[in-house]
Amino acid sequence: MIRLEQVSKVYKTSTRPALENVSVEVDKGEFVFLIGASGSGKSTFLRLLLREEVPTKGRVYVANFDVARMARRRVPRLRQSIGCVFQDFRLLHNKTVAENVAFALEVIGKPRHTIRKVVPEVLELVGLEGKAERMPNELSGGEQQRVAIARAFVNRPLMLLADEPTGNLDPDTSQDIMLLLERINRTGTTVLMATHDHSIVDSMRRRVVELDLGRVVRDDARGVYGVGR
Ligand SMILES: Nc1ncnc2c1ncn2[C@@H]1O[C@H](COP(=O)(O)OP(=O)(O)OP(=O)(O)O)[C@@H](O)[C@H]1O
Repeated sequence: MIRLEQVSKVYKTSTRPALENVSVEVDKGEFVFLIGASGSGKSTFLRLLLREEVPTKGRVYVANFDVARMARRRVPRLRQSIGCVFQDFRLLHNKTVAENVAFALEVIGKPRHTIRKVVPEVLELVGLEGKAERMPNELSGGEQQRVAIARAFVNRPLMLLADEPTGNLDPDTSQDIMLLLERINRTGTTVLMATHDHSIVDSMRRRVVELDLGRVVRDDARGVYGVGR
């Protein structure tokens, strides 16, 4: 599903590599935590998968896409197969919950009858039935993140990339969001989550890939956050 082969990334304005000789493979349906200190390269890793950046060296494969080399006109197709969730939710504040989710389908040209059918379904999946007509600022942080997850998942992407999705949430709400991501993972969706949240990584015992100064220093099948420190 995801394969990085000896990937290095050096930003133009930087002297040290953001990623250095990184090789990682993630199979379909896996749940993987990407951890590491601030500046270790986690966001760069995610941006390479989305072709928001291209590697300085090495190859990046996502699904059947040769991401670094594919033609620019095919990039929207790649991005349709990847759902994204962020720490700061990134909802459209002038649209209702249902409109936020629907918008993700409108921009890729889904017919209106499909949108009318699937939006309530996905809102139910994330536990937001009854909140469809609310505005984002009328929701708690956890509920806003559920909307963001619904929006990321409504098109049934092959994978979900989550960059610190619990970073703005309290521990209980974070646990609820993790249960939701697990549920989405159980549908066969690959989940890759960058996080600093020790307690979540420790409680879930999933695969952990750790970056340090751009290098992979650990890849444990059922890891915890702080092993060996
Ligand atoms: N657009 C950019 N231009 C130049 N340098 C960058 C750019 N983006 C990131 N970097 C540098 O690359 C390195 C890795 O950054 P990256 O954002 O990938 O780390 P991170 O692990 O996601 O950090 P954080 O947890 O703080 O988000 C850092 O040294 C950072 O300063």
